[in-house]
Amino acid sequence: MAFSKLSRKLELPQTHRNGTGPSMSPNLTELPTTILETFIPGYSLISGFILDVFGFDVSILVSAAVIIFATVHVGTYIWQRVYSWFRQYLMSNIYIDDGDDLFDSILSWIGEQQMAKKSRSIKAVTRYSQISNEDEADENAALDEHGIFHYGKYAARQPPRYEPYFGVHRFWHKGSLYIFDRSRREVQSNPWTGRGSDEELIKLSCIGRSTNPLRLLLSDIKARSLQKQESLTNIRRPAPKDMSRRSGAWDRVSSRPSRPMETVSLDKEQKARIVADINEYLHPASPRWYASRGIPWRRGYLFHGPPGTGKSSLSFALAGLFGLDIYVISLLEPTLTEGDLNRLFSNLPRRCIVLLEDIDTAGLLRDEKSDKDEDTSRTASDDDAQLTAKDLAKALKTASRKGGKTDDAKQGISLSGLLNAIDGVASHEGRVLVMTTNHPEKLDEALIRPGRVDLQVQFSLATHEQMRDIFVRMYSIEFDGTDASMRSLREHHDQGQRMQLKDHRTSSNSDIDDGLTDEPGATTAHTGEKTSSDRLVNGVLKVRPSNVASPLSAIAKINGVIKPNIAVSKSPTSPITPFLARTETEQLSPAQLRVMGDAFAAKLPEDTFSPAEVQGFLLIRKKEPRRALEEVDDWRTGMMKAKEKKSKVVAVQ
Ligand SMILES: Nc1ncnc2c1ncn2[C@@H]1O[C@H](COP(=O)(O)OP(=O)(O)OP(=O)(O)O)[C@@H](O)[C@H]1O
Repeated sequence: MAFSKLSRKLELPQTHRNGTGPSMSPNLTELPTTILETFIPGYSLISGFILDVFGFDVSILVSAAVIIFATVHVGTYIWQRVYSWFRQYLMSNIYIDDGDDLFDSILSWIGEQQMAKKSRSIKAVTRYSQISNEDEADENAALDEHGIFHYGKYAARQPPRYEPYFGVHRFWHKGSLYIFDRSRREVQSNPWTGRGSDEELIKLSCIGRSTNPLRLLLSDIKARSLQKQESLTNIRRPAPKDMSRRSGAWDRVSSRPSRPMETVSLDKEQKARIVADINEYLHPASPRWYASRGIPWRRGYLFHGPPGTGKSSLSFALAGLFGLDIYVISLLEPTLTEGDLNRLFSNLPRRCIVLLEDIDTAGLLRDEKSDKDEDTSRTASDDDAQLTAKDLAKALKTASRKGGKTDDAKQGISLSGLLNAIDGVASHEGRVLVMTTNHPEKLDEALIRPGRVDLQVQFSLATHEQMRDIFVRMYSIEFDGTDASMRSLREHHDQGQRMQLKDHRTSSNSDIDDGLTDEPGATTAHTGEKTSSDRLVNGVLKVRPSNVASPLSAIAKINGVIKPNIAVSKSPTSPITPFLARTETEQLSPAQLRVMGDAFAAKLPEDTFSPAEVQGFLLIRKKEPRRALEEVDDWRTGMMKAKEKKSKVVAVQ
């Protein structure tokens, strides 16, 4: 044995078996007593005692254990040194932090790989408030004996989502080995709030001194993620400042199925005009065209009209059509400073839609300084931007409400601050700015002068054609539950969950209604005849569809042809049973729906109700077109009375 030979050559002293003195060891499996003593104090006494009492020599066992222990430790140390050297000099890394969209895409992609499926250490994520796997749960299993839908039960059936846990995971992709390392680090706490927060980081590594394989992998992941998102519109809002991230960052707060343009009921020609205008602006050749003529490459739109006429809906539909993300800023956000606003505008991507909603209610005041500022300096204002006396008083009031923090005194957006953000030198080129308002007459003319607002689009109360369209779309079963965009949303639920789990200070302002949530489905494209009432006056686009004839007589043809299909609740004895009967949408052909839609529209006066009001009426009867047709007269009378009295509460719904 090699150890024995070595031992003899070295003439190591014999283990002290009986505690009387050193002697030569017959082989190396027995380490000298002095060495064992350093590992196990009092070893000679213990081993002597065991030998005397049990007649058993433990030196061989103890020596073997010590040798194994030492070998493992030395081996581990050498391996770590070699591996760290290898990683440092022979591997390439790419880091992705959790503020980047790629972070979610990678997690989602990795979660689908064999490595994550086989891994014995994965993270399970579940939130009942998320839509996530709703479709995988059996709808009927969540109904109780009275037919009441119990969301708790329903959500409990949804499987959790799994993703790789913190630590190192290895996987193969297209023949190459990659290392995925997910870690978390605590970031410095905010000096004002005293709160710290965690940030996550992904490190992707590959063997070799070039990052090319990693870049290719990330391109693959990004392409796949974009493909999934094709029919989704990302909505972003300013990232919370107290997350120790610099102000001016944007967070993706949700991804929603893109709203098809057909579902926004406006005159086709006018819609086409807006679409063509944005399309021309977004064209890759446009930046050069603008630059060569010295015109800033920016485009602004003002959507104005009464509430609920489709201003936000059109903005979202345009974002979906052009595959743009939508960046929503609320100027009413109390902690938003002019410096933040500038940084937010300068952090926009090359092409996107910025939505400034209800610009008139933002309480912007035209300060004396803004007149001078507007024409002279276009320098990027920062936190020290000048405030008017009124603004300052307002800001101080806010500050005193919040405990008098000095920083708050600088908050609040003045008109000059907003103008600087919109078209100051720091402002980004390439964005589409959409401002919406119910009161265009209240706006300062500086805000809507050409260059800042290039096209004004007026939205009016519902016309007959709009009401007919809304009716047809409401009862069209063509897209019930099979909308491709909904499918895509489900596929993408993982990312949605992650985004919504993020603590978002601005979520309190997420009152934005993109008209997607209550949308029953996409409508069939209708033949949009040219309307006589559309006009473009002084750059103001008047959106007003033409009237439609009302073939009331045609209803007789379809009356009684199709019977509604009622699904009866399981317990006929329950007192609430009659109210719980689930109605299936009547199966009406597109032609029948159109005729009914025309009849419905003919019962309502034009320019009186907003599309949102009409939609609200239909939603209460969302599967009963015949009932809607029967009850619309009463509703109209009730609504007209309420409008006459300027009452906000209506008797008939
Ligand atoms: N022209 C329209 N076509 C289709 N749906 C519409 C239209 N106008 C309004 N709606 C519906 O009414 C609801 C509210 O619409 P939206 O938020 O776009 O109105 P708005 O003009 O932006 O209102 P506000 O001025 O109050 O913000 C949405 O659910 C939307 O689907």
